[in-house]
Amino acid sequence: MSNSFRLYIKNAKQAIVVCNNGEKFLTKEGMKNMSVMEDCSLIIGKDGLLKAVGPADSIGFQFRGAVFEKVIDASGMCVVPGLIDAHTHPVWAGDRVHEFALKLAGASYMAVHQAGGGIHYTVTHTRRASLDQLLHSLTQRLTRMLRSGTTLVECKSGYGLELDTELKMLMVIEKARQTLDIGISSTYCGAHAVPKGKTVAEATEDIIKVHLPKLKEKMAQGELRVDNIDVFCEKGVFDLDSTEAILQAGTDMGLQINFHGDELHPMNAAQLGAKLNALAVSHLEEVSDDGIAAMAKAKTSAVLLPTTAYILRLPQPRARDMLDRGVIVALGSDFNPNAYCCSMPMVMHLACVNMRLTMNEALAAATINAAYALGVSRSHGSLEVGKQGDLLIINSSRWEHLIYQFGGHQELIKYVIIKGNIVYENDRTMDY
Ligand SMILES: N=CN[C@@H](CCC(=O)O)C(=O)O
Ligand SMILES: [Zn+2]
Repeated sequence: MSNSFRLYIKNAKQAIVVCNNGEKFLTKEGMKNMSVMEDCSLIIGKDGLLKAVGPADSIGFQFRGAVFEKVIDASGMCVVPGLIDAHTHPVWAGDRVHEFALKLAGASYMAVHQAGGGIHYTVTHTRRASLDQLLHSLTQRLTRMLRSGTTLVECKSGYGLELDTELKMLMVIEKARQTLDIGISSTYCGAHAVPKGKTVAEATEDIIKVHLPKLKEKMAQGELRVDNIDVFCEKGVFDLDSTEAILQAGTDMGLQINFHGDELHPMNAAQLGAKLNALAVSHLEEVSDDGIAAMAKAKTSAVLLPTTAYILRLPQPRARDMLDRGVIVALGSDFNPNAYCCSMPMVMHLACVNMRLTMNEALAAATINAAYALGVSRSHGSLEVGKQGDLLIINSSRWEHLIYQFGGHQELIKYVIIKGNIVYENDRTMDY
C-alpha cells in the first residue's frame, strides 16, 4: 500500500461521521443515534477517498512515517460531511424580486403563475439567454453554495419547456460539472410547467416523443449526462396521469425518479412515487397519511424544502409524522427565482424550527439521506472509509453551531474539502 496521501486532518474536537456501517439512509432511530467521534483524525488518499477515520492517537501511530501533501491541524474544530442539496433550480435568467413584493402583499404562488408570471416569466428570460450567460450565473450561484458548505448539489433544467432551451440548460449543467469542484447530479425537468399555447396532453406528448428520445441520443453519444427525471405534479400543471406517463418514460431510459409532488394541493403524488419506485418526491406539504405510509414502505425518500413553505407561507410538511412512520427524510434548498437561498445551514435551521427536526435529524437529512435521494449514498453522505473525501471543517468546538447560528455559516466554515482537496479556505472565521 502506498505511504503517500493527499490530506491529513488531525486532532479534530469532533468528527460527525453520521453513520459507520455502510447504511444507505437513516430513519428516525438512526438519525437520533447519529455517529459522533471525539478527538479524531482523518486521512484522504490521492484518489480522493477516505482512508482512515478514527481516534487521533491511533491514526497518528498507524500513519507515522507516511507522507502527506497537506496537513490541517483541526484542534478545537469540528469535521462534518460535505452538505448535499437534493433539490435546486439554479440555471435561469431574469430574477423575480418584483414578484417577491407581490407575494409579500398577499398574492399566492399560483395566482402569480396563472397570470403569466412565476415559472413563465423565468422561461421567457431563460430562452433568450445565451449558454455563456447561463453558465456564468450558474457558476456564481454554485460558488455561493459551495462556500456555504454544499459539496454535492442536484441541478434541474425546467425553464425552457421546449427542446432547445431544455438542452441548453442541461448542457450548461454539464459544463459546470466538468469545470467546477462542486459535485452535480443533473435532472431533466422539462415538465416544470405547461408551455403557453399547449395543453397538458400536447406537452406530455412533446416530452415523451421529442424531448426524451433526443436526450437519450445525446446521453448515448456522451454529450450529456443526466441522472434524474422530474415533473411538477400539481393542480393546473401536470396531473397524476401525465406525470406517471412522463416519469415512466424517463425510468425506461434509465433515469432516476425524483419529482415535485403534493405541494399546493393533495395529488396522491406520494403514492405514485411509491408505485414507480421513485428515489424521491419533493415538497409534500399536502401529503396524505396514505401517501406517507406508501413512501415508507417503498423507501421513497421525502425531500423537504423549508425555504418554500417559509417564503410562500404554506403549511409546513409533516416531517414528524413522516419520521414517526419510517419515511427517509432528506433536505434541499429549492434554490430558484422564487426561493433565493444558497445555504444548506440555513435550510437545516429552518427545518429544525419550522418542521421540528432535531439538529441530528437535520444533519442526517442534509447528508446521508440527501445522498440516498440522489442515488449516491454508496459514495457520499457520511465520513466512512472508502467514501469520497468531501467534508467541512468548522471553527467551533461543537458541530451544532453550524445550525444554531442562523446565517453564521459564513464565519464558521473554515474549509470546504472535496475529494481531499481544499476548494475553499475562509480567512474570516470567528470562533464565537
Ligand atoms: N414548485 C415548482 N418548482 C419550484 C419553483 C420554481 C419557480 O417558481 O421558478 C419549487 O420547487 O419551488
Ligand atoms: Zn423545485
